Amino acid sequence: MAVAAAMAAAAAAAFPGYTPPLPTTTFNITPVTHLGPFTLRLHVRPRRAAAITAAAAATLREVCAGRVPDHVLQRAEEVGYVVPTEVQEQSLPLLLSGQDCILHAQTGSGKTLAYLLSVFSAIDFSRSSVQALVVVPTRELGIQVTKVARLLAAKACTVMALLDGGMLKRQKSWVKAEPPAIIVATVPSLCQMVERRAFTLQSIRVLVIDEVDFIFGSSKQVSSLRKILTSYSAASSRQTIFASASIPQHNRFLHDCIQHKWTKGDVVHVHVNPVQPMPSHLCHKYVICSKKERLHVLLSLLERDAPKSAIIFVAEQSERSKKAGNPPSTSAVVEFLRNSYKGSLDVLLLEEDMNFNARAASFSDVKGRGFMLVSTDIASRGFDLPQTSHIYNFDLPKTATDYLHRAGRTGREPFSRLECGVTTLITEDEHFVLQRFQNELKFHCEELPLESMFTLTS
Ligand SMILES: Nc1ncnc2c1ncn2[C@@H]1O[C@H](COP(=O)(O)OP(=O)(O)OP(=O)(O)O)[C@@H](O)[C@H]1O
Repeated sequence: MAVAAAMAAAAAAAFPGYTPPLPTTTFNITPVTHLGPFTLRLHVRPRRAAAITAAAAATLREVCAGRVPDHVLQRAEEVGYVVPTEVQEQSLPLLLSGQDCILHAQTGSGKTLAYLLSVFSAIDFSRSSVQALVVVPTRELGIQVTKVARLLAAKACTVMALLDGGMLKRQKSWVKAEPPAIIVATVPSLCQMVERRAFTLQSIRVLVIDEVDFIFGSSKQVSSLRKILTSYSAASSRQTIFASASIPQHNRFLHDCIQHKWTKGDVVHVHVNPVQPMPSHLCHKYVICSKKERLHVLLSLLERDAPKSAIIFVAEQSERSKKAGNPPSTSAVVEFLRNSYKGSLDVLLLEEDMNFNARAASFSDVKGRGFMLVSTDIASRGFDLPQTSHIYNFDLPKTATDYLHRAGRTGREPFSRLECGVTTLITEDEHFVLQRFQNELKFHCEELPLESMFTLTS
């Protein structure tokens, strides 16, 4: 052992950059067969630690060589995608071989690029037909995925976004005149188009369902999703990819995929970091205060944190409150901040009831400059605004999964370990719920005493 270590040290000194192989462990196994017992010798070499793998890792170009067209890889490099993230490194060899996959990895880990590279490897750029379909739960995520797909395609093929009911009439004639190779769509828009026979899904080679647990969890969308998976096209004739940071009961889901023929029988579950669902560089805090104190505590937090950009999550308005004619809580928070917050960030609003144009405008406003976005949970899935340094849960999320996705809107620069903050405002009665989330998601949340808030504002 000492001799091997000395030889490795000598080799490292003689050849800078040389990394000696990790030591091999040998196990002797003695199975008993009908021929009698014999000894099997197993040599096991451990994987290097993640940091070392990343440093010595192949580039994205090397991982995709021969599978993804060169012009797409060239664009990826120009955009800044040079080294694969962990989920890309693990999933791309499978995805690019055409394997059906469930991509299950932390928020901000780079699942979008992984499945888009698979899409670009499968489509025939010279054919004029719909060949790939990416289904998303919200328009905002759709806008974002379309943007990345168009950046990579760089006019070599058409990418169409079907996200808004109001646009569908015009888009129907565009699809017929010149079928796009890739369509990014929300479930209702896609079903409307297919039911109006604007196009069929028979020719698709790749079907991606992003945020799959969210779409399956929506009673309004689930039956349409089942049709997309089984009636409009067949699993045997396409590659099917599901992606999410949270797939509750994933073994059951894997079983359902095969049983219901949503995928082929050899679908693979790529689960990165299974023991740690929450990204480790997020710093979680909470403040216990009454509902009346909440706005002032929020203001105080914004003054002490001075975020680069922030998202403030507010609960969706209940049907009862809507019927009573009350304004939504999001509006009250926006109004308060516009009157009281003295910092430099723009205060913006995003919620379900806004029309498509207002939502799209609000979404594009936040791109590229400092913002403070007040939103319901529609901003919690897939939203990628890497400059977001802080998340505030003005209202406690309903479930641990919602907490995970809200928190995951920060800390979205894959190779940065910069600490980002997630702060939750709770009443005394809600404390046990937050503790349950911590147990389920395995993270630690530190209390900020209320007194420290008021010392700062007074
Ligand atoms: N190889 C890469 N190199 C550099 N940046 C990358 C790479 N892959 C992805 N990114 C960036 O990482 C960020 C997060 O990626 P992405 O939106 O795909 O995450 P995700 O896994 O889909 O997260 P979520 O589950 O929250 O939707 C994006 O800003 C993206 O541009």
